[in-house]
Amino acid sequence: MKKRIFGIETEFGITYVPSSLGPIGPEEAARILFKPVVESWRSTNVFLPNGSRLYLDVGSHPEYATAESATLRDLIAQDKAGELLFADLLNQAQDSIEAEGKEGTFYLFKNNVDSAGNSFGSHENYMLERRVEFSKLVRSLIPFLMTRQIMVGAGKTHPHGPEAWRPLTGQDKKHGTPSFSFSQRADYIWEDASTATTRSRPLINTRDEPHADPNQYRRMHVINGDSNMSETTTLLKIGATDIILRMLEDHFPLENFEIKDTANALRTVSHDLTGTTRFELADGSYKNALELQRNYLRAAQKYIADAGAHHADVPYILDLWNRALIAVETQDISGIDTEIDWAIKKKLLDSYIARGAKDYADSRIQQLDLAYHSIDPDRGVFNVLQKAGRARRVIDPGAVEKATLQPPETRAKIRGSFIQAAHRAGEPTTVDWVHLRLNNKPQLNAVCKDPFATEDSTVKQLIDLLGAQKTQEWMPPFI
Ligand SMILES: Nc1ncnc2c1ncn2[C@@H]1O[C@H](COP(=O)(O)OP(=O)(O)OP(=O)(O)O)[C@@H](O)[C@H]1O
Ligand SMILES: [Mg+2]
Repeated sequence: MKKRIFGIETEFGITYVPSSLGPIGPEEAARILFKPVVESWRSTNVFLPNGSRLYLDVGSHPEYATAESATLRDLIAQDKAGELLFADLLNQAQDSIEAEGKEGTFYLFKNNVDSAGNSFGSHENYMLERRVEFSKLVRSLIPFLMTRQIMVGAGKTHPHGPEAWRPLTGQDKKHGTPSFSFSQRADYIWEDASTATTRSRPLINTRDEPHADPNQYRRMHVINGDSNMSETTTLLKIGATDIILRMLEDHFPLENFEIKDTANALRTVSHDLTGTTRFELADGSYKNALELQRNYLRAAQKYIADAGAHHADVPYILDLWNRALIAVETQDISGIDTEIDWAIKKKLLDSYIARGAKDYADSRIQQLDLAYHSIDPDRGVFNVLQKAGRARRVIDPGAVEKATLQPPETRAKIRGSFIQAAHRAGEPTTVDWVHLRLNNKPQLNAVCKDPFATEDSTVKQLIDLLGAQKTQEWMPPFI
């Protein structure tokens, strides 16, 4: 596929820490967080003028799905814009409980595991041509997805050592050695590919929902990735996966690494920072994560040398991929400790251990592991490191701010201007990734099946019609 559409969905963890009596449970906290959204949009499931979707599903994990983006830089700007939008809502939630005389603090975490051991996700979306052989592509992609965590994991401490395949009970659970793993999410994935997304969670969700012309396109929905704070890690995660997809689409020769038990191998790889523990392949041979990723990188370098770089960040992606593998091979993270989430976090935690924290089970270390993922722009640990120049940026902070209101150059632009016009006119709408409808004029609706389109004549007519109506007073921000 020459150009591709990308999207990232992120579920966040919400917590309220009371400093005096009066706890607020996560569901109530999420409800308070969404109060301004409901006031402005009359719903907890909305599309915003930047083309994104903001919603509260069943349970208590607020979710932000980026607008469909046609470049990785747009995607990262949109992803980071989601954090800013939620940070704004968090401030409003904080003000509202303080106004009620409650003392305590709301936190929102972009991670994948809560203190009770529940996992929530970060899903990647890659558009594909319908004509590619989907099940073959899925089979070939899985060994890459299983092992890429050694480059792009968000890092996770285990105060009692990693929980085994089935969580240990009682005594055993308390006696493991405190440790650090590559991935947050690896322990919570149970199968290769299926349509089940919660109970027996797969690496790839195969539900066929392209959000585009189904005759022309499909959507690869990857659900085993960690939520990343680092922009460079996101660039590598999506950029390297896109390169592998291109190679598969172009039938570039890739070795077959079909894995015997992917869920087990995911955990083995995540818990072994040396990258050398072997897992069994379907043909009975054994390989390790470094061997697989070296093989993929070599093939990717050759493919790009032949086909040419398809965007300006490709050389950086290949270089960071290589440096991440060298870091694991040499057990020296100094070459990636401002660019790769697990390494940025590990460097910080290890520096606290060197200065007196006992080990990865120490309460300060546990707190830092969590606070790394706080989206608070001033107090979130990752954000503090980034401001201090200890985490490399891809996107200028001004561009991230702009992306909270401005959609990328895709169909999101059409959706964004429709939503903005309807909101100004006070007209209720029903919107999804493909459809735009004015509730009071059901005969007028638009269907946008091409995610690359930035203009649509029907939507233009709708917007003209809305513009001619009496407009309500409107001022940004929208929530
Ligand atoms: N044609 C497309 N190809 C690939 N990705 C797309 C396309 N259209 C939209 N997307 C992206 O897909 C994601 C859809 O997010 P959404 O949370 O609605 O997920 P879903 O899988 O459809 O549903 P849910 O999360 O409710 O199960 C968004 O990030 C969006 O940018
Ligand atoms: Mg979703």
